[in-house]
Amino acid sequence: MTSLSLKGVSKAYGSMEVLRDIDLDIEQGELVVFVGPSGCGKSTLLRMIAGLEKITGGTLDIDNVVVNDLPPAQRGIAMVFQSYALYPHMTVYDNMAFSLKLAGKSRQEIDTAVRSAADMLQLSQYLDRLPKALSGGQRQRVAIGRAIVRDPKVFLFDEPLSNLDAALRVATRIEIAQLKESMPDSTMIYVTHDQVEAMTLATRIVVLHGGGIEQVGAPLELYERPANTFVAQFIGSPAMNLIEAKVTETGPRTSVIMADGGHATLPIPTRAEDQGNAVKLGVRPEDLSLVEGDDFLVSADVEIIEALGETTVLYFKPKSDAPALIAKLPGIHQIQRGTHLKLIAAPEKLHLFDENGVSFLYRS
Ligand SMILES: Nc1ncnc2c1ncn2[C@@H]1O[C@H](COP(=O)(O)OP(=O)(O)OP(=O)(O)O)[C@@H](O)[C@H]1O
Repeated sequence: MTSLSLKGVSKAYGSMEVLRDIDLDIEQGELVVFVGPSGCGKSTLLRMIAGLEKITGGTLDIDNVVVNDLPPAQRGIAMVFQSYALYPHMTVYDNMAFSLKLAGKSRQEIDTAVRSAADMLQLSQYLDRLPKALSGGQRQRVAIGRAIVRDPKVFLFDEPLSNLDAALRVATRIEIAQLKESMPDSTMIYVTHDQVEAMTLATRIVVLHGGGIEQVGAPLELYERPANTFVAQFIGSPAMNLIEAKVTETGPRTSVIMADGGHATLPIPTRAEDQGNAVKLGVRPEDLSLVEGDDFLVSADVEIIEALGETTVLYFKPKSDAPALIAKLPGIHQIQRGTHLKLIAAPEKLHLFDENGVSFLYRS
């Protein structure tokens, strides 16, 4: 059963179009994460689903009912904000009970719902405290508890961890993953700037950019098979290297050469008419390794070395106006600045994009 469906959804503020023609189906039980550069409309899309922003075009269905004109309270949705938005003068218990009291639930029903959510979120010992006597992570758990007691069809999270420090972020991220596991039928939509949150929590990631969807897929699908250069460089850190190349052989396997004599044959099909065309070869920094001899993919002079112990990140001097090449090697390497190095990658780890930035794997 489809839990939530966006069809041709768009949003304009006056003459400024922020989102256009968004089509997306979210199944019950999914945890879908929206990512994209700042200002791409992630929060706006979430707020439209919540009913806090008017939808200016298209339809939003929840359980096959169009809810465009339903007020937030009638959509069966609960939203958790970055700012927690707790009532400062109410105890944890009353914060969590508030919406149920408004809905006219009995004292017994409210008590059962609040205590069960508090138990799930390890908040039972804090029920009599005011929010100011809690840590940031505990406050965010209260905000999540307040959503849980309402037993919503869909949970919306707008960057819920971004006010927490690094250690608490990790701990709370793991708690959210456990919470999702304990509520397998609940549907969650989550906005974040954080790649690790997106990769670890999502059943599917939606990459938004320029008012539209670039790609939707499972985290590792986006990492291993990005549909275009935008997704290729947005997912993964450091970003995927894109190297100017020319097709020298087409067919089920494609051969390319680079300006410095580097070359590769990769298991990605191209057509006869691609012969001689300019393409972009994609390779992730972590897929590059050092090599000697003439059989190399790229070669360049090392400009900056970041020795992190666990890995060594090499930044190479860019050639003319090409973007800098980055390699991430496991372990410790004694390399001097200015050294000329040759690098290689396994053919199945390479990506190939046409002149418009579209992956050859997704060409129609
Ligand atoms: N009330 C508003 N009036 C006019 N423009 C708005 C309004 N709210 C948002 N915008 C614009 O809509 C665009 C999308 O904003 P939104 O907050 O959804 O982006 P975002 O992807 O969530 O960004 P961030 O990652 O920085 O939070 C931005 O260009 C923003 O300036």
